[in-house]
Amino acid sequence: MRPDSTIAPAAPPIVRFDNLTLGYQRHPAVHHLHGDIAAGSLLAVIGPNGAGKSTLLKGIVGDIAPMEGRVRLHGVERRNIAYLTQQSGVDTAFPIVVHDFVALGLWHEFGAFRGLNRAAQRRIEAAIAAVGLEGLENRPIGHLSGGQLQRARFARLTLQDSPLVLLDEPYSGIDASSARDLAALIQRWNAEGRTIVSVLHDLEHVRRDYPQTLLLAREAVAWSATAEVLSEAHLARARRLAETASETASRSEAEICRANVVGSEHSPLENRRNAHEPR
Ligand SMILES: Nc1ncnc2c1ncn2[C@@H]1O[C@H](COP(=O)(O)OP(=O)(O)OP(=O)(O)O)[C@@H](O)[C@H]1O
Repeated sequence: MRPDSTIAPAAPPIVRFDNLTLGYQRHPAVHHLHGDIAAGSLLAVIGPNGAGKSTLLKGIVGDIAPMEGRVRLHGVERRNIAYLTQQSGVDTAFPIVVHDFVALGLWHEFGAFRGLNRAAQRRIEAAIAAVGLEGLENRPIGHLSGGQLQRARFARLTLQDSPLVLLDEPYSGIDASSARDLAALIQRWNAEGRTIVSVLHDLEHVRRDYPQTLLLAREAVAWSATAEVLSEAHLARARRLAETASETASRSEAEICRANVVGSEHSPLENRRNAHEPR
């Protein structure tokens, strides 16, 4: 037997982070990230609040540009990535019913369909049925429960038919039965060969469903098999890094406030204005 015949070939990357730094107004939120997300993998992204998890997803879809380094995509175009943002960002006041909301998942095919033909209609109906929302097609999205809305958003993602699915806290604020059904749908997508990247907080769920985990605390604390990543040592290090980052942030905010106060006390402009104020 040839020695290399026993080694399974590594799956090619669908996303590669190349010294990636992402942030806002020149403040980095994710630092110098290197690594590959293998095609077909099921990856959890975990970390304390403010660790940069959502920022990383925004960087992958190109909502924010890298401050340094880059994100390389292989076998998927940026505009075709299926991306579920946090549910809190959904405008439920927008006047649209479930059917049309889900149909938006076909937006990239609308040109080819020139409107919704019968095949498209069947796909929409199947996607609505797959998330258990039959009968609610004509209900405005503002009249759905949190779990129903999340089901509708998953149906829309299904129609996108993307090889890469990014989910930002997919179970946040939904009932247990919706969470179970949507977790099963994610497993099905992965079994179909899609790559799934989910930002999650529930470590039990991560242990149960996600073979690979990236633990972020602005930098990558650990990124490998879930059991290895979720060691007490790694989690403690992530907590320490998050605390240091938030202390640094509050110190620099305090310094800005102090500089403003001191600046206003000694500002020549202020002194001039005071000198001309009527007494
Ligand atoms: N639009 C923004 N403008 C400025 N700073 C931002 C913006 N969005 C996020 N940040 C900051 O970037 C850092 C990372 O935020 P991010 O939302 O990526 O963290 P997270 O790990 O997803 O947190 P959580 O678990 O609380 O959702 C935080 O310090 C946050 O305050």
